[in-house]
Amino acid sequence: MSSLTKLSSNKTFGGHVIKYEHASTELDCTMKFNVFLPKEADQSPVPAIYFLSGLTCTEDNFIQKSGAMAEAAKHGLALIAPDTSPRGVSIEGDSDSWDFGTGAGFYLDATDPKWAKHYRMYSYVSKELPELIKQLPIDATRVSIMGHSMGGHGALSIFLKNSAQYKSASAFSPIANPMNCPWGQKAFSNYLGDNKDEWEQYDTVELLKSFQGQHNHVLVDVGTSDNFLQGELKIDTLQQTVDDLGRADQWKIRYQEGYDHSYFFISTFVADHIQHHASYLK
Ligand SMILES: N[C@@H](CCC(=O)N[C@@H](CS)C(=O)NCC(=O)O)C(=O)O
Repeated sequence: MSSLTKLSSNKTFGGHVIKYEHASTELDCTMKFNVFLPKEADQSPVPAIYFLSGLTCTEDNFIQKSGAMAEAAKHGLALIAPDTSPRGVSIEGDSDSWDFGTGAGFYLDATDPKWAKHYRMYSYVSKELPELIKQLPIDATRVSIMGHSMGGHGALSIFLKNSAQYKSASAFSPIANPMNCPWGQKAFSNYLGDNKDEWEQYDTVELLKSFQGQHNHVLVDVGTSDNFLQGELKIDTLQQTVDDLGRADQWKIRYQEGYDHSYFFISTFVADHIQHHASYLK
């Protein structure tokens, strides 16, 4: 396991936001992530929530713009905010658009040879980071996962694929059915090729249809004034699938009137999400 290099530490709400850098074996590059450790972590390991960010984000957006630390501190919870793609690697086409390549890893393990060496954000988040954070005062047996947009897709799909690993899941404005929207089709066709069976392995709606396990409640919030609601997020398809499967009592999908896709929306409802996770992590 690689070691963590502390790059910065800032006291906030009685705890600390710490930025770490490390060599990633999954992504074959140097990565950074932020952790909020509440003051309770000085005494004993604390439960944690992963937050997976959306397109164009780094490890900083959520930490700097969501205001989540106030609520996490109240509950004595750690927050773990990773980056959204490998960094510092140069692959032709990785910087041509904001919705693909750098800043847009889509939380999958690429199979196309061009991308497969570095684009392994699924294994990075679900396998490598859980090992790395064992070096921190975090109780690895009590973790949950949440995310926004592309990161909402990541949180829900990783949860459905590894439900025993996470106590709970939630999402803001998730890309719920990436197989059937332009962002997802662009990413999946490039990273995974044209085998739709592989696409289904990373599609929340498809994973939900075949999900056999026991799962706790999932909270999803989306704004009705989100520019991406109709074309990209496909929340209606998720709601329909939830209804068809008779899982409406487990999947709570809330349409928040007038809110958009931004961190102004996330910061308004982030306390609800932290409380949702706290109820399962305590
Ligand atoms: N192309 C636009 C839209 C991208 C966008 O809305 N990204 C969302 C996630 S899908 C985000 O969180 N942006 C960063 C931020 O608001 O801090 C941009 O570059 O800002």
